[in-house]
Amino acid sequence: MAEPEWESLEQCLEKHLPPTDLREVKRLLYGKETRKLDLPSQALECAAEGDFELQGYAFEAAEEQLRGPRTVRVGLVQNRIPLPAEAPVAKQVSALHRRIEAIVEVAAMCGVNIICFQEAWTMPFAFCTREKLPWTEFAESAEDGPTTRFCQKLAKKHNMVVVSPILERDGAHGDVLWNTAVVISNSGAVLGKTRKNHIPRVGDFNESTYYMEGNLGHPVFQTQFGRIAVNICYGRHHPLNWFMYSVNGADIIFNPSATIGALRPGRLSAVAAQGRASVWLGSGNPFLSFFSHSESMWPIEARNAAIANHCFTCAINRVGKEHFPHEFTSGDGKKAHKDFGYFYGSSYVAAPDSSRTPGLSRTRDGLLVAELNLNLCRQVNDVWNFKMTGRYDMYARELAEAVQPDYRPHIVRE
Ligand SMILES: NC(=O)NCCC(=O)O
Repeated sequence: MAEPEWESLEQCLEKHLPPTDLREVKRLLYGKETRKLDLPSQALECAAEGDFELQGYAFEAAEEQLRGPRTVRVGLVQNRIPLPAEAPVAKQVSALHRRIEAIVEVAAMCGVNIICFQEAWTMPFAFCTREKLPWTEFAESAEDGPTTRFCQKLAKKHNMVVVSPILERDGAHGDVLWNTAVVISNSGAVLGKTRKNHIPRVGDFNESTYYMEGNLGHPVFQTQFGRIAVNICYGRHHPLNWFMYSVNGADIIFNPSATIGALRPGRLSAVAAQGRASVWLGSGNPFLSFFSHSESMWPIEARNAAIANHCFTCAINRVGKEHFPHEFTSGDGKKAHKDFGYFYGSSYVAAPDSSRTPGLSRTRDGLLVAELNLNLCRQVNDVWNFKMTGRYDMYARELAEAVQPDYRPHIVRE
């Protein structure tokens, strides 16, 4: 498996494929080519100075007679933690605020209307440790915590909708924690919040130690720039989760994430196990190597969701390796360790017509700007008709039966 220094799939293809092959490969991997945006030189300079990647693409739609184009620019931010996880909590939060503030400045120069940060963006992804302190101290009120107030200022200053995924402490309900995304309107008002519906129980993602599955359903937020929803990280493996946001009318579904290439770093052996597959070197559980490749799922899931639901999806992942003060185990028979990751970045935007942008780097902080013409959603819907041909009443009826304790699967036998 590639280590962090392998920059990106796109760079590899560009480097090794002759132009005609490259065109065909891109056609299949990325769909119809997205136009490169001409971003302001000041923005490109600031990004270079700030040491983050800046890329921009546009998705176009056919002209309509009765509706003008519904154009919106979204910004996806991926970043590493600027201070080590051992640093004092307040210093880490403040360093992240400063980092994001600089990136949002550039997003504003690029005309971004809606920006979304990565999952739990104000902290290291410390849930792997299963320790409570100091990590739970990163939790804040979604309504008026310091990060929400910070984002409100950004939103107002830049006339930008801000999607801010944080660790929430819910003071109104017994101080419990949630994995939450706060949606702040471009007016600066808190429009609402949504919570992660699916909590992973895989690899080092020990999030169930900290919070429960979200209880707010599938809200869609009407913003000045379009209807948006937030499907947080692990929810991307659940097609019905995407689907429910689409049922509620989302034009754009953000997927702020934190995921790593293998769910525990290791080295693949070329040795085949009884000619069937490779195994991990060492004494670890060989089965993990069969099932733990988040990175090969990454380009497919959000893209498929955009196609299946006639909407845009924005997949965002953090970058870098995170080290923690105390060792933790991965429950795989291997030695305890202090590191988590690496997080492979590769944030991208996918469209209902199966096209997608190239991904940001696997290793660097970055801002991806995408211009979407939301008219594309209905145009593709009218051609492919998934909403019309979906048998929702039949699924609803059958699912309602299938979740009953006395259900017997409908298997026809001889
Ligand atoms: N943050 C999170 O839910 N990660 C789980 C692993 C994955 O979904 O790739």
